[in-house]
Parts: sequence; structure tokens; C-alpha cells
Amino acid sequence: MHSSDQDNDATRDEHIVFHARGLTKVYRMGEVEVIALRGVDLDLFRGEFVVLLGPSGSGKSTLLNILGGLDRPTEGTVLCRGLDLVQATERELTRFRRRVVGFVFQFYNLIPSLTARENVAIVTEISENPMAPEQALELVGLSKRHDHFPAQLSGGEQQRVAIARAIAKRPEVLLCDEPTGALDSATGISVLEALQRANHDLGTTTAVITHNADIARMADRVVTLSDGRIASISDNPDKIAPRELFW
Ligand SMILES: Nc1ncnc2c1ncn2[C@@H]1O[C@H](COP(=O)(O)OP(=O)(O)OP(=O)(O)O)[C@@H](O)[C@H]1O
Repeated sequence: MHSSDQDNDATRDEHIVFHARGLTKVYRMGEVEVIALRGVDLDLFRGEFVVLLGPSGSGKSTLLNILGGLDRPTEGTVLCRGLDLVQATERELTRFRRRVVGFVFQFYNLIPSLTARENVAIVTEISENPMAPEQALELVGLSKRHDHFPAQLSGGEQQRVAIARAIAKRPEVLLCDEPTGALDSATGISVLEALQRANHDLGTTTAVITHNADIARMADRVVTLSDGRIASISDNPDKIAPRELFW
């Protein structure tokens, strides 16, 4: 190894947010075993935007849920900012999810009887150093929709409220599982712009699962899973803006 490679590795080490090694996940349902992950090694670095691709059932959601402290691996280790997510107590994991991670899912899970601002405020009220709900809504381009209820918002707008809710507590990490899966392409692009803006303006390390390979063109790195394993990890030096995507 050249010394410059070593220097690069040392610099990258300091920037590691997630360090996962040998992750295996076996779901057991009665007699039936499903092996969802078969020895995944992955590092995620501070501030990067990573897209996770792979066929249905390849283990993307399982991996994201383990990184987010929603599930534990059957074997392997995951470290995040000094916390061992495999050995952590339930209490430590709850604290980790609350402080460190923002989640965005395919379906927005907004509370129908609360306005956009109130949906975001639910999280900011229990966070340590949140931004104002209005600021989070502005970041996702919804400053004129504070007082709308979810039913008065389009799908893309609802998803952007969900993103505002996820980022308002200034999480170090944003984990998104098919955030544009239910949206047409123009609306999906507005959602991706909101994610990119949060990544850029707040420095939030962002991982996005998608079935849409075109979205990989806006990522810093692309991780592809296949049958519970990492099939490839590639850098994307020529990343493009979401509005330049089409599908
Ligand atoms: N809670 C569970 N119980 C049993 N099996 C599960 C569970 N969650 C996932 N699996 C199985 O584990 C495998 C990986 O699932 P996972 O949801 O991680 O894949 P994915 O790549 O995210 O798929 P998709 O793109 O369809 O969402 C699949 O075979 C799935 O059926």
C-alpha cells in the first residue's frame, strides 16, 4: 500500500459513521428459515449520500433497519459513533434512534388530524436541539403549507412533511426506505431534492433504498445488494442534481 493510500484510509476512518462487519440476519418462522443477510461488511461515511440498490428480497430493508437500531443482526457487529448496536440495551437503542437517526419510509405515516407544522412539532418537542418546525418545512420547500392537514397535501408534499419531521431534530443520519416508491417521477424528484438539500445543508449522512437505478446518479456512492450480500460498491464522481434525473 502506498503511504498516500494509508493517509486516505486514516482520514476516512475518522469520518466513519457506521462500521458494519459480517452482518447476518436469519428470520425464523416455525420450521422455515429465511436468510436475509449473508455476511455484509459496510462502512458509511459522514455527510455522504448513499443509494442502496438490489432486487426485491435482496436484504436492503433488513440492512437499513439494523443500521437504524430497529432490528438486530443474528451475527456480526455494527458500530455507530462509539455505540455497539448489537450489544446495546433496549434503552440505549431507543436513545440512539431518538437522537441520531431520522427515518423516512415509503408511506408517510403522518397523523391525519394534525397540520404539517404540528406533525413536525411532535418530534421537535421531544428533541434536544431541534430546529423550529417552520425551518424544517422551509428546508423541504413547504413554507407555504404549514397549516395544511395531510389530506390537503399531495403525496409528494406529504412525503416532504415526513422528511421535515425526520430532519427537524438534526439527526446525524437519515435512513430512507423507498421514499419515492409511491410517487410519480416529477413528485419523486421534488422529494429527492428535499433529501439532497438536507444532506447538503445539514451534512446529514443519508442512505436511500430504491428500486429505481436512475436515482443512483445523484449519489456519492452506490451499494448494490444481491441475495443478502453486497454485490458491488461504487463511487459516483459525476453525481447529478435530482432535477436532471428522469425515469
Ligand atoms: N420480519 C420478517 N420475517 C420473516 N422474513 C422476513 C422479514 N423481513 C424480511 N424477511 C425476508 O428477508 C428477505 C429480505 O427482505 P428485505 O425486506 O430486507 O429485502 P428488500 O431488498 O428490502 O426487498 P424489497 O425491495 O422487496 O423491499 C426476504 O426474503 C424477506 O421475505
